Amino acid sequence: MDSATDLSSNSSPKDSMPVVQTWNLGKVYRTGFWMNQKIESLKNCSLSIYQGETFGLLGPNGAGKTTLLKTLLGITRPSAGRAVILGKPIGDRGVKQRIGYLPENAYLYDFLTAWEFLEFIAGLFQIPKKKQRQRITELLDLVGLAQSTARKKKLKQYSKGMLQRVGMAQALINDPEIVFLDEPMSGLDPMGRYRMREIVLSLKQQGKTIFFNSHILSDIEQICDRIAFLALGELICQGSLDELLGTSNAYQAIVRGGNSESLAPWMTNLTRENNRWHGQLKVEPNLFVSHLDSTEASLVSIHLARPSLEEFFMQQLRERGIEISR
Ligand SMILES: Nc1ncnc2c1ncn2[C@@H]1O[C@H](COP(=O)(O)OP(=O)(O)OP(=O)(O)O)[C@@H](O)[C@H]1O
Repeated sequence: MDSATDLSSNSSPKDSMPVVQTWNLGKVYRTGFWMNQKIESLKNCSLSIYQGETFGLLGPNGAGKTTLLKTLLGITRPSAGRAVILGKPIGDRGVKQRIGYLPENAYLYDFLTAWEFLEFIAGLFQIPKKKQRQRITELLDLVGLAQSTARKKKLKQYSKGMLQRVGMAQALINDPEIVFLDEPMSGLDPMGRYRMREIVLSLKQQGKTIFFNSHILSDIEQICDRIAFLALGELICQGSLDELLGTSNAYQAIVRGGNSESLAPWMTNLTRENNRWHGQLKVEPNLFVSHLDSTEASLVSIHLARPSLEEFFMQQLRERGIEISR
């Protein structure tokens, strides 16, 4: 069993198969002049990604997200454990034809136009010339780039957001079943991030499986079906948002007045801040409100107790004594 808390085991997407599965995957980089320094970038990493889901891998800088992705793609070799993609061991050539990859800071050839670059990539996948035109047109449509711009403008003249869209088009040229995206929103302005989110959602609608690396919690929260947290190379938990954050039937109340004895029958985990009592309701909000008089308190607010992904994430790191460098 892996060290991560796998909260998804009882509720994995029932109708689909894992398309990516890893068992105790590990990676140690050797560095230094004599290659005698070891960096353990990945430890005992076991996870499953199911067909058609958008899976978000979340973690602070240096957590090992890119290492895990590169290991899955066969770009770097694992030092321990094993993994299969689409039923084949990592590195399998046939599988490479069926997956797409958008690297973090992808290098695209400056002196080509987007059209020429996509033709080049299509050629690498041996897509017949006749089909290339249709495929590139479809992809430019999907990522929101005008054909006229794509045919005329050299990539060195593109903005970061436009380059990222060309990068996305190249990742999709072979109509992949699984798309691996390494920090696809990084460095984009709000409009660029919005566009990228829309593209990912349209891929999801086409039934593609998406593996998404990010340290931007709001992107993950909006897009992903399931999430895994990686910190210092270890998967510390994985599951759906509901499984990780809890389904929202617990309520947190804030009241003014009253005292710990009068509130105790109704609220638990009572704390006092700024002359107000904070606590979790033991009963339905309606029942509490209708008995408020008996507590001698007045109501300030009631809200769902579910933490945000950010609060959850920070708590997970604190519990493990992991500090995030700013
Ligand atoms: N080729 C390499 N040689 C040596 N160390 C490496 C190599 N690649 C990554 N590392 C180290 O492995 C650790 C994990 O790096 P990785 O890039 O996988 O993290 P990350 O979560 O993707 O970070 P970021 O969010 O900053 O991209 C870091 O300590 C990094 O310095």
